[in-house]
Amino acid sequence: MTAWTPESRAAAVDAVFAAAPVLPVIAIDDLEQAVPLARCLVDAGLPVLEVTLRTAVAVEAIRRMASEVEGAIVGAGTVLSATDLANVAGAGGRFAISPGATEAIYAAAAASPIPLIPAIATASELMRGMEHGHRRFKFFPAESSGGIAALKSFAGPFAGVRFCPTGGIDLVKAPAYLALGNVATLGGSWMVPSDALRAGDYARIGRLAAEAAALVRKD
Ligand SMILES: O=C(O)C(=O)C[C@H](O)[C@H](O)COP(=O)(O)O
Repeated sequence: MTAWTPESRAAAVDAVFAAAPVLPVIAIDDLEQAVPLARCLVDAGLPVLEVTLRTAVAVEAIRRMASEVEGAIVGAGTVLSATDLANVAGAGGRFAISPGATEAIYAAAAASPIPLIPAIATASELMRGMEHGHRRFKFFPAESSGGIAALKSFAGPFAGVRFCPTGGIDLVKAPAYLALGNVATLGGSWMVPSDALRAGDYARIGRLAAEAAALVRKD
């Protein structure tokens, strides 16, 4: 593959972010639920899926969702290392999201065929990411790192940077985030409650996902 430029990487991430106003953050324990859960979310209008690498079956869940669920744009969350990033790409994941960023993960991202969306919480972390050629970031943990006010402050010095805020956001808080010009999409786990997933209650998950899919962002 050709090397990423800031523009090509931002364009690759924007293509993912443009597909939905909200990315469900998924933690899946039962591999058999991977495909029905992904179908439920896609059918409800949330095609971009962030499967966190927090469970033993996560990489295999990504593989199944990516190959079996039409319309799903499957990626990974909780990507902590170069190995994680390689595993996600190998499983057919289309993007990877890390909850922070290190020199090692930036180096791995430069050589990865899929775009990494690193997380930042401060201006200095953001500047370091920009030095590595990134223009799209997760803002994590959003609510406890200054939330809306912090993102408004970033808009002045960091014009051209866009964010996926995640962490502590729910259906009530989401519209104020999506109204910001530098917010491209946002992440949250609220539409896949762990008790609903354990019970296989896809009707409830589908209702929560449809509410989230109806959120509107500013373009
Ligand atoms: O695992 C990761 O990579 C993370 O960065 C954490 C997740 O993004 C948050 O756990 C989702 O936040 P909530 O919507 O507050 O549950």
